[in-house]
This record gives sequence, C-alpha cells and structure tokens, in this order.
Amino acid sequence: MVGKRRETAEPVVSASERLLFGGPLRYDMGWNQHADAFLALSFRAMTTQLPGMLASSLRLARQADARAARVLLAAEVGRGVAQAVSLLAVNTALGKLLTGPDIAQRLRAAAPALTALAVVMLVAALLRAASTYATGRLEPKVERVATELYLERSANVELAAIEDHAFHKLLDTAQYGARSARHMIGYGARVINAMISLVAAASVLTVLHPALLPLLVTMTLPSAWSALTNARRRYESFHTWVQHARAGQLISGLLTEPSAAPEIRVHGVGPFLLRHFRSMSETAEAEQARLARLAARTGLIAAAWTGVATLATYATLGALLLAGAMALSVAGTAVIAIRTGAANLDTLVLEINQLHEEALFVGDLQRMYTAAAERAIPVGGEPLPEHPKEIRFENVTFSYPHDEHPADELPPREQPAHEQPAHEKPPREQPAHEQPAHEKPTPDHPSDRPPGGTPPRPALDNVTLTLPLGRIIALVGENGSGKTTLVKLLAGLYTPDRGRILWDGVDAARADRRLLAERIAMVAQDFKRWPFTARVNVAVGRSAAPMTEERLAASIAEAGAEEVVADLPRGLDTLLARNFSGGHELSGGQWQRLGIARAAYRRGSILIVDEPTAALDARAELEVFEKIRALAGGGQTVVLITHRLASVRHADLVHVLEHGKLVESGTPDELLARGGVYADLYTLQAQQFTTRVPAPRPA
Ligand SMILES: Nc1ncnc2c1ncn2[C@@H]1O[C@H](COP(=O)(O)OP(=O)(O)OP(=O)(O)O)[C@@H](O)[C@H]1O
Repeated sequence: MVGKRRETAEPVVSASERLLFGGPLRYDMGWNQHADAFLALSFRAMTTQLPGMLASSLRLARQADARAARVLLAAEVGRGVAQAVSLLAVNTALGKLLTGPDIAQRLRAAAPALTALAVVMLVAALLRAASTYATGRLEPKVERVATELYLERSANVELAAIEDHAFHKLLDTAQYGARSARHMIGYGARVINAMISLVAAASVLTVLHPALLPLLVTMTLPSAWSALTNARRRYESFHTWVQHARAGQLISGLLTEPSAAPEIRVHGVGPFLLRHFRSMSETAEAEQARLARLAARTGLIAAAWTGVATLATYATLGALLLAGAMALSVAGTAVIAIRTGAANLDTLVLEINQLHEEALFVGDLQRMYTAAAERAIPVGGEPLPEHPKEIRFENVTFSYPHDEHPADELPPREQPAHEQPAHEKPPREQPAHEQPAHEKPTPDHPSDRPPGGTPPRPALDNVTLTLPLGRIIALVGENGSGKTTLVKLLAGLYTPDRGRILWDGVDAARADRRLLAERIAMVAQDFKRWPFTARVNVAVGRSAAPMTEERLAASIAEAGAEEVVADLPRGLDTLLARNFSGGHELSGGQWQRLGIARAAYRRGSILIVDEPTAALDARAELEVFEKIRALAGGGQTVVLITHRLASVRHADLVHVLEHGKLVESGTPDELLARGGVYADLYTLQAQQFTTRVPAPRPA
C-alpha cells in the first residue's frame, strides 16, 4: 500500500509554490478523468484504439499533403510486403541449401530464391528512401496545420474562456499536441510496416511449428508491459506538472523581462526569484528522478522476464530437434523467423506505445478544439439597428467566474498532499471546469460557492441605466465599483448573468457579435502595447481595413499624437519593442496617445475610453479631453471612465457606480447640486487643490 502510494504523482508542495502562487500548482486531472483519457492507458484499450489512431494519423497526413500521404502509405505497405517475401525466400533458400546431393547442385537450386531475395532487398531500400522523403515532407506540414487550427480556435473563444484557468490548462497541454501530431506520422508509418512484417513472420512460424508462435509472443510481452507502464507514468506526470512547468518558465521569464528589470535591480528581486526558481526546479527534478527510478525498476523486471522467455523458446526448439519433430533446415528458418518476429513485435509494441502516447497528446489537442468550438464567440445573430438612439442596461447582473480552489481548500502544511493517496482525497464538489462549458456558473449555483463561505459579490448588481448615443457619458466610481466591467459588457466581451443590454430594443445577447464589435472602439486601461512598429500599433485598430497614410495621419492628429510620432527616430516605422535591435521605448503618456490614435483609426461609432489620461501631464490631459469632446461633436458616442472628476464636467450624462450598483445618474451639475456620492468625490478632489499645504515645522 505504501509502495503504491509512493508511485502516484501526487505533488509535494514546495515552500516556493506556497509563497509565490498560494499553493500547489499541479492539477487534479479532473479534466482528463472526465474525458476518460486515463482509462485509455490500458493494454486492451491501446490495441482496440489502434485502428482509430492509425486512421487519425492518416487523416492528419491527408489534410496536410494528400500526395505525400499516399506515397508514405504505399511505401510502408510495400516495405512490409517486401519483408514477408524476403522471409519466404530465405526459407526456400535454406530448404534448398540444406537438402540435396552435392553442394553445387544445392547452390544452383537455391539461386532463384537468393536472386529474388536480392531484388526484394533492393526494392525495400528504394521504398525506404521514398518513405523517408514523404515523412520529411509531411511532418512539418502536419505540425503547421495542427498549430494553425490551435491558434485560430484559441483566438476565437470568448474572453471568459481565456480567463478560465481550466480552459487555460487545456490550452497549456494542447500546445504539445501539434508536435505529437507530427510525430504520429512517423510512428503510424512504422506501425503499419511492423504489423505487415510481423504477420509474415508469424505465418511462417505457425507453418513451421504451432508451438513457436505463443513462445514468440511470451518473449515480447515484457517489453510491451514495461513500455506501456512507463508511458502511462510519463503522461500522468506531464498532466500533473504542466502548470508547475509553466510557473518555472514564468519565473525565469521575469528575470530577463525588460518590464521587470528596473524593480529587479532597485528592489534586489533577482536573488529572491532565483532562489525560488531553483527551489521549483528542484521539485520538478525530484519528479524526474522518481520517474527515472521507476523506469529503471520496470526495465529490470521486464529484462528478467524476457530472458526466461527466450531461454524457454530456444529450449523448446532444441527439444523439438532432439525428438526428431523438426528438420534442421526448418529449425534454421525458425531461428531467423523468431529473431525477425521478435524484433518486429518489439518494434511494433514500442511504436504502438509511442503512437499511443502521442495520440494522447493529440487527444488533448482535439479536446481543446472541441472545447474552443463550444466556447467560441457565436457566429451570426440579429442585426443591430443602423442608427440606434440609446443602449439600455436593464437589471444587469454579472459575476466573474471565480476559482474553485479557494486558499482554505489547500492541503495544510502539516499534512503534505503527497502523503494522501489519490483515492483518499477528500471528496470535492464538482469543479466549475468539469461542467459543460456553456453552463456558466452563477453565484446561485452550489458549485460556485466556496465551501462554508459566501458567494463573491457580483461585479455588477442589478444595474439599470441608459447610454444615449452621440453623447459623452461618463462612468464614475471608486476602485472596483464595476465601471470597467460595465464597458466590457457593453463591448460584448461578457454576457450578463441576468438582465439585458438593449440596443433600441434589440437584445445584445441575440445580436451578431461581430457586427456589435464593429461598432466599438476601445482604449482599455491596460491596452495592448504591441511589440511592432508605431504604424502597426495605430493601424491594428482596424487591421482588416487597407492601411492608408491618410487614415493614419488623421487618427494620429485626432489623438494629438503627432509630436509623439515626430519624435520617433524612424517615425511611424520605428519598432516599439526595446528588446529588439533598433527598438524604441515610449513613455506611459506617449503610449496612451498612440492608444487613442488606435481607437480613432478604428472609427467605431462608440468610443470607450477607460482612464485615458492616467499617464498624462496636466496640459496633455486637457488636450486629450478636448480631442475626445471633438469626437463626440462629430456624432461619435464616447463612454468615458475617469477618476478625474474635473474632466467629467463636459459629459452630457454621468452614471455613478458603487459596489457594482448604480447609485446616481444625471448631468454633472445636477449631481453636484444633489450632494450625493459624486458631489462628495468632487469636493474631495477640489479640496486637494484649494487646501493650503501647511509649512513643515522646524524639528
Ligand atoms: N477578470 C476579472 N476576473 C475576476 N474578477 C474581476 C475581473 N475584473 C474585475 N474583477 C472584479 O470585479 C470587480 C469590479 O472591477 P472593475 O474592474 O469593473 O472595477 P472598476 O470600477 O473599473 O475599478 P478601477 O477604478 O479600479 O478600474 C472588482 O471587485 C474586481 O476585483
């Protein structure tokens, strides 16, 4: 029991993981258990799934390059047949050589068989060359096709899926699937080849003596068992440790990343991160050592078993010869057939096992394809009104899906998780990622509730408000009050758990999401600073449109970013990535101008700006608000999120949020007169400028 317990891949929780990531980073493999992937790791399953695996490799190959796939298949079948024919030729030649009056006559009699053998070997060599060429052509193409689909599907899923850690784990594991798909081609080809050769050797053996075939199988079983056992361990371990590996890469990436570099130097974070990198690597190395120890043990057991079986086989052959039950020539062919057959069977088992292991990873990739398709942004839907008058949030409630592993569920320090056998784990409620992807957990759902805790507060709680189009609407509220969440819902990035968002009566949930996105231009708080040229950083606002100088110049002017561009060493062609040669870095405020230029380039009818002036100096801030006002003057709707309440004065309508609820709405003057939350915040900010700073007292 104890030995069994040690064999499981249950994690040892290192102090580094606890400190940096709040607990063990390994997964409970819920996803795979759910998908029965582990059940598939038995010998029976492996053989029954073989036709499916071969078909899947063939399909992959055909998709990538149908001609090369045909050449490969034909070459491998041909090679298998050639091996069978050569064995028969050897059998005939041996028969002729060992029986007959004199050696010259025997040689003459064996000559046709020997010639046939030479021809077959030549053909086999040619086929091998053809197979090598076709495999070399196919493999990179298969990998590219699989990777492209992976990237395409990942880019197409809902934001909520990307933020869901279970889906992310699937993305992590599936990224190896493309490489496995590539390997499956070679393994698949070799399996076909080995199967045909084996059938030939087995048929010859059965004809020679019926007892020889079972002996051949017994000789090969141990290596099959050992290969399968090790593959299962490797696969389980990979799945358990995939997050841990990612975290290790994350730490090493942080140590070289330019954005972390200043703090690493000033705060001396380097040794701290290095220490934890070492500790995490050592934990991972311990797992590698565990696998190696087990593999060595399994290998030894298998070798002993093979030795006994080989001895038994040759003893049987000797007994048959002694008893006169077998001629010497037949025994000679039997030895060759046993050697060829054992080699074929060994290869076959190893190749099937490799194919199976790769197929498991390709299975992850296929699961990711399916999950991504289920969570893809829906295509089609109702058209939105051409020129809507208003967008109305009606009783909108939204909660972010929260982690189902709250900190209090982590194994306590005194009882490391690895001391608990897997099957003795305390039963958990069904985690969110095991639910069908489309069933979004809501706070009302039992699985969304931390055990013994209260459900998290919704980010938006029963919000009803109107956004009149063609105006400037400001969203105001303290940190975490739900402003960004509201605009993300407006942009269709999330859908409400309850309530509706109506565009002049058309529910956005039923609308065509791509058409909805067409209308929106957004400068998010943390908008992407693409590591490309300044030109691309602006034009990426509408990458599908032709990139014209006029449009670029107009957008840059609208954002007041002319000076930023003029100061760049190579103008718009300057690469904005410091870590490449010739790369240039912008200041936070300069980036913000480019971000606004990007949104202007998009020319969406609704411009969402989230904290557009956070990094701007006082003069630049005034200027940017002027530009934003001008945009609204041209009929564009501006939804503005800002903490600078002085800048909100020009808004047509202000909505004030507090703890996810709408608490006030009105024009800035109305809200000031009302003396509520807005007036309080406004007065607080105004006081910062009017209160005289007391002179420091002498010590
Ligand atoms: N991606 C996310 N996943 C989970 N929770 C989130 C996510 N984004 C925001 N939240 C939570 O939702 C609540 C509202 O956040 P939101 O970003 O909408 O606030 P905000 O009013 O824009 O704040 P700020 O003024 O600081 O930008 C917060 O409690 C926050 O922790």
